[in-house]
Amino acid sequence: MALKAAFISEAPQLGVVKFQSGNSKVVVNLRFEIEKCRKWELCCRLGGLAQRGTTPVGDDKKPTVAGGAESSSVSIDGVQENESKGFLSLLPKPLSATDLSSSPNDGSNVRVAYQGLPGAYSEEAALKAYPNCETVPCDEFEAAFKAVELWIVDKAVLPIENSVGGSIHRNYDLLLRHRLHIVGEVQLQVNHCLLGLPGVRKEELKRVVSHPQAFGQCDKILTKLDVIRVGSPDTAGAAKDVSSKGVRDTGAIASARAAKLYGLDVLAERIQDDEENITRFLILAREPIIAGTDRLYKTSIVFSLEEGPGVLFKALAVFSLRNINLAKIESRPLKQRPLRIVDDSNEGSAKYFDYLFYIDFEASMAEPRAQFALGHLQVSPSYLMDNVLQ
Ligand SMILES: O=C(O)C(=O)C[C@]1(C(=O)O)C=C[C@@H](O)C=C1
Repeated sequence: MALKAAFISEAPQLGVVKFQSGNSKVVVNLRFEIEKCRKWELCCRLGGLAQRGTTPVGDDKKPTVAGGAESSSVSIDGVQENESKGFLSLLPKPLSATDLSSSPNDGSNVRVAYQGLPGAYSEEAALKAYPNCETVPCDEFEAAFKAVELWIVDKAVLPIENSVGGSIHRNYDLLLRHRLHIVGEVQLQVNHCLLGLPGVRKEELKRVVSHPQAFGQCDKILTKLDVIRVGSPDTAGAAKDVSSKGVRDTGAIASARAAKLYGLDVLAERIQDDEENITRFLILAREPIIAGTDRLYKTSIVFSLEEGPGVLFKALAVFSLRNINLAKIESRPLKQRPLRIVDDSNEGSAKYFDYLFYIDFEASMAEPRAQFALGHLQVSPSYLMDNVLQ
């Protein structure tokens, strides 16, 4: 079988309405080697969950207290529970479906890494996903990945695409270099402000510092002001710079929160070209969460294709044949083999890039149609799925 490995993650799907209302969702994901038998691996994971103790529901399946032979007969509700409260409090708490679910909680006791300084939009996204979490700033995206891998933090929240600027390719590439799982996503309305030192007017600005994505999102006002754009690793860092350097003709594009944190004036609000300026962030974790059929899920895969007419069309057909909607398609050059010489003699002028295709589809891996779709993708003779995890 040509398929060697793939990166797969699943997430409860966020409907458009939920995105707009700003709900963040926790998602399920899976990452596994497909080389031998993907279905076996899936069964194993799902079976494992049941064994670890999802709370059975229904009258005939009352949860039991773990930890001892007698305790297994103790019901957690009703008279028996009241009578034996003292005894129960000494026993380990039984696992419940809530304990096992990766649904976003309020984030207490959760440490979340993000790229940038306090006041960055990424920090806002982390707080939207986990309102009471401890946010941990990182100087670059890769540091946030490593912070999760090294158990310094529990999660990372990283931007993956913006409604104006498009995909954040660096994070697509990093997803393959690191063994983290996508466990959720959060969408953030990004309202940019033009900031300056106290008392400065926007017409006095000659330079504006910000993140390149922010420049792309605020092109109109910057062109109108005719200022020099100076790049910065994140918007909050730009605000901090302006504040610490104290140069009156230099402003920053950043959040209103960054203005407060770094003592700057807001010279103009909502300066983005497109009023609906939304950035989608991925929530990454060390462990996947298990896909179910309890709600809508999104699954992410990445693969490469052998070159040939219609191969991508055929690959995508495995989803449309099963009425599975695709939420996002992204392609990235496959860097190990960036050029392909078509002509054996090496004289041919045609050279092709090989690509990795990232696809988000709206189905759960617990659904047979998703399993069949990936099975179909896997056995199709026209595909070469490279070992993208290496
Ligand atoms: O610079 C920040 O504040 C960030 O959080 C980064 C970032 C990005 O990389 O897209 C996030 C949201 C906005 O789209 C602009 C910048």
